[in-house]
Amino acid sequence: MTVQKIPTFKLAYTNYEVPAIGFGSGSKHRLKKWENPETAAFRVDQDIVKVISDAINAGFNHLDGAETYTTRAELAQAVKDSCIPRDQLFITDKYDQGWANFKRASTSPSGPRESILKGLKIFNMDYYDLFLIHSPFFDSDLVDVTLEEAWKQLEECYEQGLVKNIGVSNFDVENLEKLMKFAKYKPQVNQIEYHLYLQNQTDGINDYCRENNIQLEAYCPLTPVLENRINDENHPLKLIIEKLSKKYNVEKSSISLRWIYQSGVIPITTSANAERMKQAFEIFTFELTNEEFEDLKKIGASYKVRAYFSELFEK
Ligand SMILES: NC(=O)C1=CN([C@@H]2O[C@H](COP(=O)(O)OP(=O)(O)OC[C@H]3O[C@@H](n4cnc5c(N)ncnc54)[C@H](OP(=O)(O)O)[C@@H]3O)[C@@H](O)[C@H]2O)C=CC1
Ligand SMILES: O=C1Nc2ccccc2C1=O
Repeated sequence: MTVQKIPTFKLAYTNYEVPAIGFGSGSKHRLKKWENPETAAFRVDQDIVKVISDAINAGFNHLDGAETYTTRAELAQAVKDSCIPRDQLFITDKYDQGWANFKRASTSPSGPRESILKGLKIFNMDYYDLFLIHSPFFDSDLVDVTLEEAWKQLEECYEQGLVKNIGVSNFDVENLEKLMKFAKYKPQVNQIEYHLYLQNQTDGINDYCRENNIQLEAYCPLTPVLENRINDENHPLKLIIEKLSKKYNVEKSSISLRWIYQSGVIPITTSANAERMKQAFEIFTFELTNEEFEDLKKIGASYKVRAYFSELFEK
C-alpha cells in the first residue's frame, strides 16, 4: 500500500491545508507520563519520543499535542530528529486551562499567550499551525483567565503570527455561541470525541460546526473497534465492520477511520505500534459506497459509547 500524498482539508477563513489524519501524543502517552506526576513536566520519556518518531516515519505529518499531556518535549524531540522542514509538518497544541473534572490547576494560569510562548520555546519553532482551547470548562480556582480573556489572547497571538490558526476543543453549541459573541476571529476547528458510536458529542454540534465553517476533528476515532472501550462483544457494528474489512481487504480499524474521513471530519488517532501506524494510511486507498456509509451511520447511531467528559456532558 502506498499513499503518495496525504489528502488535506482546507480551513475556511485562512485557506490553510490540514492533513486529513493526525497522530495524537495524548491519551495513552499522557497516561504513561502521568504515572509519575511529579516528574511528568520535565522528564523526557524516550519511549514516547520513539513512538512519535515511528509515527513520523510511518508518514504522519499532522501531530496533535497539548500542554496538559506533558509530552511537548517528546514531540519536539521527535520533530527535531526527523529533520523534516517545518513547513511540511502540521503541528497542533492546546491550552491547558486546568481540568474541572479532576481539579488539576492550569500549567499556564495567565492564559494561552504564556502557554504558546512556553511551547514554542520547547519546540524551538516560530509558530504553531493550530492552537486550541482544550475545553470550555474554565474554573477560576484553576486558572486566572476567563474564556473571553483566553480567546482574546489567542486572537492576538494569531495576529502576531505565533499561531496560524485558532480553534477550540470539546465545545458544545452553547459555548460556541457564547464565543461567537465576542470573537473577532471565528474558531477554525473544533476537536471533539466523534466516531460511529458518538456521532454528536453534544446536541447539534456537527450541524452547527458545518454551518459555521468550523472544521471538525475527531478524537477516539477507533472506539467502535476497541474491545477495551466497548464492554459488549455483540455490539451492533461488529458484523458489518468485519464484512467491510474483508470486502476492502483492510483492517477493521480502517473502516472506522474511513467513515470519519468520508464524513468530512479529520480523525486524530494514535498507537504505540509501528505496524498499526502504517496501516492507518490505508483509509486513503478505498471508498465506502453511499449505501455502506449510510448503513454504518444508522447502525452506529443505535448505540452510544463516550470515553471522555461524561460527567460534564451527561448531566
Ligand atoms: N481534545 C481532547 O480533549 C482529546 C484529544 N485526544 C487526542 O486524540 C488522540 C487519539 O485519541 P485516542 O482515543 O487514543 O485514539 P484512538 O481511538 O485512535 O485509540 C487509540 C488506541 O487504539 C489502539 N489502536 C491503534 N490502532 C489500532 C488498530 N489498528 N487496531 C486495534 N487497536 C488499535 C491503540 O493501541 P496500540 O498502541 O496498542 O496500537 C490505542 O490504545 C490523543 O492522543 C490526543 O492527541 C484524545 C482525547 C481527548
Ligand atoms: O488525550 C487526552 N486525555 C485527556 C484526559 C482528560 C482530558 C483531556 C484529555 C485529552 O485530550
